[in-house]
Amino acid sequence: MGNNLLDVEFLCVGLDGKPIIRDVSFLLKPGEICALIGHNGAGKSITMKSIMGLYKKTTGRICLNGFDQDKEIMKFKQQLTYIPEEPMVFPELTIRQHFLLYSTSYGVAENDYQNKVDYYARIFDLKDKLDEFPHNLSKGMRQKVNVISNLLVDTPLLLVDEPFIGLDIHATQALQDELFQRKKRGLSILLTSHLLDRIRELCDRYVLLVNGAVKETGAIGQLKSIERRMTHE
Ligand SMILES: Nc1ncnc2c1ncn2[C@@H]1O[C@H](COP(=O)(O)OP(=O)(O)OP(=O)(O)O)[C@@H](O)[C@H]1O
Repeated sequence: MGNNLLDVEFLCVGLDGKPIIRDVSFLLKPGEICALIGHNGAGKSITMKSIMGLYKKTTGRICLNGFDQDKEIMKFKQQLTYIPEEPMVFPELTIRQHFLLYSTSYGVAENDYQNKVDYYARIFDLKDKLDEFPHNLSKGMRQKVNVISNLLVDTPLLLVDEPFIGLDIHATQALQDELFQRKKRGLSILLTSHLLDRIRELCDRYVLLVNGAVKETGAIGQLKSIERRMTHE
């Protein structure tokens, strides 16, 4: 795998008997932020979910930090966390219990845990909600619970599907700052977004998907040509 963190090779995924993801290959280096971009239905979320193991590959290979998804699934899974597009919360757990669940699952150190919860609850303005249950929160607040749960753990790869949808301006900026901080710590991020201005600010590289296949990859400096392509595809 050389010095790549993530190596997706010839990924194919079919759903309902139809090919959805077709021979998708791309690489991600440590400390890189890469955007998966493309039109609605291009296959961004399904690609992300198959890296996460939520959709089964038809063929292909996914290696993360040296672990093959097909051979060492437990070690593979410990290398990544995932912020889905729609908030995924447990109705019977308080917000604080969500944070504890994620932190214990990924082995966050005891003395880091409380400091991190205090810090993220403050910057995402959830301090007063820690002992509430999800049904008492707005959708944006539930999204913040997902965001914080994943930021608490420093996995080598963070997958983020449309992270800024539903977050207010303050939370959007806070998340962007935190993603930058992760990058500085050498951690990698794969994100999807339609917000090209955010992508321009955040990302090092892009992978453009069209109809489930990689149309092109490149440095984010080529965004002008991406914008032209995306409006003409
Ligand atoms: N559960 C499913 N069963 C069958 N087909 C699906 C399923 N989920 C998604 N698809 C199809 O897979 C294709 C890719 O969907 P995907 O959600 O990956 O798109 P996307 O690029 O993330 O789009 P968007 O920008 O709208 O979020 C679409 O044609 C969609 O209709």
